[in-house]
Amino acid sequence: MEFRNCWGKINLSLRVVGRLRSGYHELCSIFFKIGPVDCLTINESVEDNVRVIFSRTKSGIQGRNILLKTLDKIRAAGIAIPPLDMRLEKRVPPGTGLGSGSGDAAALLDYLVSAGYPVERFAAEIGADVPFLLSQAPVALARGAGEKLAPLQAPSARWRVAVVIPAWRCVTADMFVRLDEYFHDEWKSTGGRARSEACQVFDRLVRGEFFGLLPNDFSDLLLREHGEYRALFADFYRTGAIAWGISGSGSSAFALWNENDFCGFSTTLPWVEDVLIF
Ligand SMILES: C[C@](O)(CO)[C@H](O)COP(=O)(O)OP(=O)(O)OC[C@H]1O[C@@H](n2ccc(N)nc2=O)[C@H](O)[C@@H]1O
Ligand SMILES: Nc1ncnc2c1ncn2[C@@H]1O[C@H](COP(=O)(O)OP(=O)(O)OP(=O)(O)O)[C@@H](O)[C@H]1O
Repeated sequence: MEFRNCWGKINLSLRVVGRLRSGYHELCSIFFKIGPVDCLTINESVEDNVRVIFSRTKSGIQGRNILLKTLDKIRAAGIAIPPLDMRLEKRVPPGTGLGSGSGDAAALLDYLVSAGYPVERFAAEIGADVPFLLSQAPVALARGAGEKLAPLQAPSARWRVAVVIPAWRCVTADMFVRLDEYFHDEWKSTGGRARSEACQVFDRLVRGEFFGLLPNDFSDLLLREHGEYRALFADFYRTGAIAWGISGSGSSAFALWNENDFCGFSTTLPWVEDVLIF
């Protein structure tokens, strides 16, 4: 029996700067690992199977589990992986912009690599966040579709993070379609501007300076639709957070506190489904 921790991510900045030939959007983002969020147990077996247990929220997985899709892809390339029985204990639901499925796929790839299968190259095909979640980097500047990574140096005990999971979910592909309709391919930032903005954001956070609302091109859409986030952001401000924002294409929101100023975070907002502290 093998155990793997599965990591999630938040985006400390997220700009869409163009379109790639693949149809994917070209991103400039700071990915920051959170977790471990899920736990994967793997046994060799007679047939593939995944049992999913959501430990904190009432959620479900739509369609085929990303773990099975990962095995399909690798086997289709001619690598003979034996049948696996997998148990997945999930704290983070899908559709929350936290790389929930990507972190599980990264944990499976990590197991397969340690078992001697050369499968790292499949990471980017499985999901835009998988290369980062498979990497050792705790923080990275991500470009391309999210797979071009430049690790950033972060003082490990600098921040405490609260991730707030609302009652609503966002489907990443749908959110990109809505972003296209909103921006009409006239993106707010060029690659160069987004990169220098991301570096400035990161430098200020590393110095522990106040920033407030972090850049994310999906924020306008989500804040228009769910004014509820504003009350949460006011709670973050009141409790001394230095920065907050939306993660990925939503739906979760998060905040960062300097370690020494953090006295815990909880909220009574009725639409909040869960709060995770890291
Ligand atoms: C938006 C982010 O949360 C930022 O961290 C992630 O890049 C999303 O990563 P992910 O959920 O792993 O995304 P994938 O599963 O690869 O893609 C889901 C869908 O989102 C869209 N997608 C995703 C990433 C990207 N750079 N451009 C896109 O247009 C595509 O329509 C794709 O079919
Ligand atoms: N093991 C898994 N964990 C989570 N989602 C999974 C899993 N397997 C399949 N899925 C499906 O993948 C999709 C993940 O949704 P989505 O891409 O919006 O993820 P997310 O958690 O919001 O992360 P991201 O930040 O990568 O966008 C959902 O449709 C979900 O049902």
